[in-house]
Amino acid sequence: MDGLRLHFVTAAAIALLGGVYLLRSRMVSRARRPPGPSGLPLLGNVFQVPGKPVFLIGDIRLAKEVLEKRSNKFSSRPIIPYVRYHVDPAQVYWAFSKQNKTHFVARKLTTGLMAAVRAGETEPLQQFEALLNVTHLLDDGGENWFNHIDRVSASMVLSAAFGLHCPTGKESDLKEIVACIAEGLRLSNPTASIMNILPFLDIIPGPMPWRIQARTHRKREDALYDKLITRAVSGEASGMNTWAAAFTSKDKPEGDQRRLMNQFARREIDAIVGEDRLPSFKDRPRLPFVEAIVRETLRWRPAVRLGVPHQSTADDVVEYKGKEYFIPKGSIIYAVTWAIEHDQERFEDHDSFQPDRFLDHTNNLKPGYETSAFGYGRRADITVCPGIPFAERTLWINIAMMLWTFNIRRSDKPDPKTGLPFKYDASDSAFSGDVRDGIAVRFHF
Ligand code: HEM
Repeated sequence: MDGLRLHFVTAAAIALLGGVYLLRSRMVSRARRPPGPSGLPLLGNVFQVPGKPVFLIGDIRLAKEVLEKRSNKFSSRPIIPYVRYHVDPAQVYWAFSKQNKTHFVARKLTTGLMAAVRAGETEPLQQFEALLNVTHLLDDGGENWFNHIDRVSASMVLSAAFGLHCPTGKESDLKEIVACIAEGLRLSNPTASIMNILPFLDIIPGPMPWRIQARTHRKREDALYDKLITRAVSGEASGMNTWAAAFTSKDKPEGDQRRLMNQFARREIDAIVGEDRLPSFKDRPRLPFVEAIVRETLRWRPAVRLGVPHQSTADDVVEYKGKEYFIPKGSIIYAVTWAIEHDQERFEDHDSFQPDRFLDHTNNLKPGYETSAFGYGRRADITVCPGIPFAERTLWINIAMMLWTFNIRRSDKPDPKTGLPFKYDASDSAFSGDVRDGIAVRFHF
């Protein structure tokens, strides 16, 4: 009974302390509140980012003005206390850290890698992986397409970075990496821990649950990366060149397996690539429709929908539609990719997948392409997403290879959920890996 009472007393004390803390942070933030929705009663905007004004940008011009032209003031990252002090005290998650020494070194290393990517050194490896992907899709009739796409994207990055090729998707290292990334992302979410809301609780000593959770994750992640780096450095794992050799000896899929997604892409690939060979990066400049599909994919369902938060390091005033807005130092700024890429003033029928919106009347790419899919600005003086050269090559070769091989269309089997013919599904469930008993898109040969 005494124990129970003690729990109540502790809980009440924590609640009281918490109340005082929240009230304090609301009073501090009210002095310079930016325009925006009012907060929740009592808690204010505490569940967003305690005490910091948050700006959401949904207009490409404004995003460029603030995050690119003024990137010297708007390129820091907000601190998530639980990540900074528990999950990642050494700041190895440099993409989410401020521009410190680790960030600088990591960016330098990545820039070096990307120079090799730009020079085409990873292309054979990427082409080999894309070919393996279509053979997996062919093998099971596309039944597990979500897993195959997952595999190919992970294996491409891991082969290039650590020489860790994952041909089946069932490799234990791959599973461990995916699980670690998922756990890292879960713990990096601002709502993942009470530490982000009531950081004063950290004065409680001992093995508190948030400490145990963070330490367990750190140990697991450190062990994993030690192993990957040791393998890569020892040469135990095969590097890019081995995959280049493997690719050149790989059999081609049979010509009659080759079908194409739609009239435009088929005609284009037919004319340029033909039936006797696979598409390769050399074809890229002559396949504008495939390029348009890459662009429309990045626009229609951007991978990072909300964008990655930036933090300002100085006060500034921004003008938008004739009004001036004060952005105090320390503000959190999101350029919301989804809103920007679905801006109805820029994209007619914005939720339809229409690659030809990027083509002119002669079916060539329109000039002046801009995307927010990779974020904005510069960190350590380099374009913020350093992975762009690798990412856009990965997308291109996979799309080209799948278009060359398959005829992608709506299934003529009934939808297992409704028993009716498949309908175009614009919702995200069409892309969910959780759909088990039937998939909305099937491949036909
Ligand atoms: C389609 C694939 C990809 C998409 C959509 C994407 C998107 C993004 C976005 C939106 C950001 C945040 C930009 C900002 O702060 O405004 C970012 C940053 C970053 N990306 Fe990518 N990315 C992709 C692929 C890659 C790849 C393959 C790499 C591997 C090298 C990579 C490495 C990074 C890193 C390290 C950062 C943080 C850089 C920093 O904060 O200094 N990305 N990416």
